[in-house]
Parts: sequence; structure tokens; C-alpha cells
Amino acid sequence: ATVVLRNQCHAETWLHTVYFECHTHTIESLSVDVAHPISPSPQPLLFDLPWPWTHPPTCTPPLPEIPTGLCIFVNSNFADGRGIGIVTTPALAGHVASLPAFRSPQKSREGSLNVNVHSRLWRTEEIERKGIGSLAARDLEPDTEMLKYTPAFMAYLEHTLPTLEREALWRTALLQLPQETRDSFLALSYVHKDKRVRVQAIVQANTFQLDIDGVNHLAVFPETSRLNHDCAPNAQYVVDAEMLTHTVRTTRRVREGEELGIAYTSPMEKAEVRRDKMREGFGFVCQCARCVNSERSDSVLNTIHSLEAHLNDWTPSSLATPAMADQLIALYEQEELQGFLDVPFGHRALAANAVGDVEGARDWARKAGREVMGKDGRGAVAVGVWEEVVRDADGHWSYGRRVGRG
Ligand SMILES: C[S@@+](CC[C@H](N)C(=O)[O-])C[C@H]1O[C@@H](n2cnc3c(N)ncnc32)[C@H](O)[C@@H]1O
Repeated sequence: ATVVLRNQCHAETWLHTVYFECHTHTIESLSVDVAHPISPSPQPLLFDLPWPWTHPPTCTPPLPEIPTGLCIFVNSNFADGRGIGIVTTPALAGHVASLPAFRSPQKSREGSLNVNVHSRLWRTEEIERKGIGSLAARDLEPDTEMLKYTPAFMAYLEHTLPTLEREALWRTALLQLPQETRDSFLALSYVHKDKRVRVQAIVQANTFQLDIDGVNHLAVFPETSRLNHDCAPNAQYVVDAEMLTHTVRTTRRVREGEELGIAYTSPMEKAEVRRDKMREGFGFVCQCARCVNSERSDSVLNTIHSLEAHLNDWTPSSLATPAMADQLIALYEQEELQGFLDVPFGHRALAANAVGDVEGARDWARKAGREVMGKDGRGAVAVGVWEEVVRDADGHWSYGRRVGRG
């Protein structure tokens, strides 16, 4: 057998973290021939123009669930010489080539950071028991854009290739990247110590999810990778699948020297679940304040979930009121979950609308919409949901549903 890592798992959370491994089988006698890893494709490759790749694609043979196979597509000039290495199907590479990231990469929105330029708002430092982390280089206001980067490496998320073949394929892609980019990738932390799967181990510890034409890809943004996990994060990120950018913003005021953290898993899960995911997926024991104080934080979560259940109850006997949604907002803030306020703000909007408070409904729906954009990006479905309430509150299904309870 040539499989080192098996039964790969894909985390089902919305937080864009991917776990590569459920079980590790280390077979000492294996070695990987990186110099001649992949047989060339037997088929001619057809792609949509434009052709932005700087190296001839190397491909796997057809794979069980991917008949066209996977190929390496590298553009070493991408993003002013940072380069990008993508392992995907020829058709999806054609889609990537047609994205604004390749066709009109200069366009950055007004007031937005320049892509791949250090904002000087953060710096990295060794942090006790966490490896390297990122710290605020000065006091930061809420919603400050801090990092905006394109991926150095992306790979189609499959469970088909034997682990060592995947390793060889991904390594070949990395070898084609400009040296600086490759070095920053290879300097990242990793979960498994086995050198034969080093590239996959790095991806496991550092990946975000990026949809290419509806297909999951793993993406590594080396600078952003130095953000450690926190269950009450003071930063959150949005991935723009058209511009191929990953942008990180503060969720609340951050003091100079404070560590910046993002959530690797949902902070709305119980402490035990969060801790298990961090241990299994990332190899560390979460010591954040909410995990250390888990009895208290779980009890607040229980109250949050119970309030949300009431607010989601639209039967005639529902006990939900706007005051209940206010209480929910206060609990999110108390738990420092400012990055997730779209949910209680949305409940507040519907609770207001349900008692006929159209102005209140619009105000809260606007706020919920802004929070969704900060968390899930402009294209998120929920943005449209809240826009609908703003546009036509008294035509909305929630209008007047609980009149007399406000
Ligand atoms: C994306 S990297 C973060 C940067 C990393 N600390 C480094 O040195 O490059 C993820 C890895 O950082 C470490 N890590 C992240 N958050 C942590 C935390 N809250 N406590 C301890 N270790 C953490 C774990 O080793 C994890 O696998």
C-alpha cells in the first residue's frame, strides 16, 4: 500500500477549514520520487482563452471521479510576480483564467487595501504555546481592513488520489512557483511531522476554502496563515472567489500589541466540540478564554440557543418578542462574538417586523446585511434576504405575525 493518510475528512462547518486526516498510517519504508512524480497526460489539453499559464501543465491520468484528471496550472507572474499554483481540472482552470483576478487584477475598491501589500497594521511574533501569531501593530477600530492577499497555492478538493501521488502533484506545482512565494509557503506550520507528506501537512494547517465555479478548492494564503484561532475572534475574513483575494478585518476595537485571531471552527458550538476539532484538525489544545472557562461559556450558549429557538418559532403560541432579540444581541456582545452579529440583528429585524415596527425592521435588517457582508461577502444569499426586508418590510412574510406582543 502506498497510502499514508487515509479517510480524509472534510469539515462540514461553514468556517472554511478542512481536515485532511482522520487516521494516520505511517509506513516507514515508503519514499516519494519527487523528480518524476506524474505520468504525462495522454490527451491533448484544450482550454478557453486567454492562456495565462507560464508552464506547460503536468497532468494525472483520468481519475475515478475526475475523468479529465487534474493538472498543474502555474502563472509565475500572477499578482506582480507573486505567482499562483493551481491544481485543478482543465475546465476549471479555464474558468479561473476568465476571472477578473486574471483579466482586470488592478481594480481594487476605493478605501480598500492594495492586494499583497503589507498594511503595517499587524506584525508577527512568536506566541507562547501557539507558534507564530499576528499582533495589532497599533490601535485598530472595528471593521479595519488589515490583510488582503491572493493565494500562493490552490488545489481541487478530492478524495481520489493516493496520498503520496497527491503529495507529488502538489510539490511539483510548488516547485514551479517563484522562490520567494515557495519559501513563504514552505515556512508555514504543519500538523503532521512526516516529511513525506509535508506539503499536505502544511495545507492541512493553513487552508481556506475557495469555490471555483461551485467546486471546492483548498487555498493557502501564507501571510494570512499566521493568524491563530480564537473562539471569540477579534478578526474575520472574507474570500472573494472572483478576485481570488482573502481579506481580514477587525470585528471590534483592538489595542496595539493584542493578538489578532480568527475562528477556525464555529464559535457557536459547545466548548468540547470546538476543542475536539482543534485537537484533531490542527493538533493543539485550545486555551482561549471561552474554552478555559467552558462551563460559563456553554451555559451562555445554551441561553443563546434557547432564545434563538423562541425567535425562530412562528406558530401562534410563539413567545418571541423584540426584547428577547435585544437580550440575544447583548449575549453575543458579552461573549465577544461581534463577528457573528448578523444572526441576532436578523432576529431583531424580524421580531420588530412581526409586531408591525416597520422602521425598526428596516434599521435592523440594514445592520444584519452589513454584518453578513463582513462575514460571508457581498454575494452571500443572506444579503438578499435582508435587502428584501429593507425594500418591502410590510410586504414581508414576517410583517404583523406577532402583533400585540411588542
Ligand atoms: C494557520 S496556523 C497559525 C499560525 C501558526 N501558529 C504558525 O506558527 O504559523 C495553525 C496552527 O497554529 C497553531 N495554533 C493556532 N491557533 C492556536 C491556538 N489558539 N492555540 C494554540 N495553537 C494554535 C496550531 O499549531 C495550528 O495547527
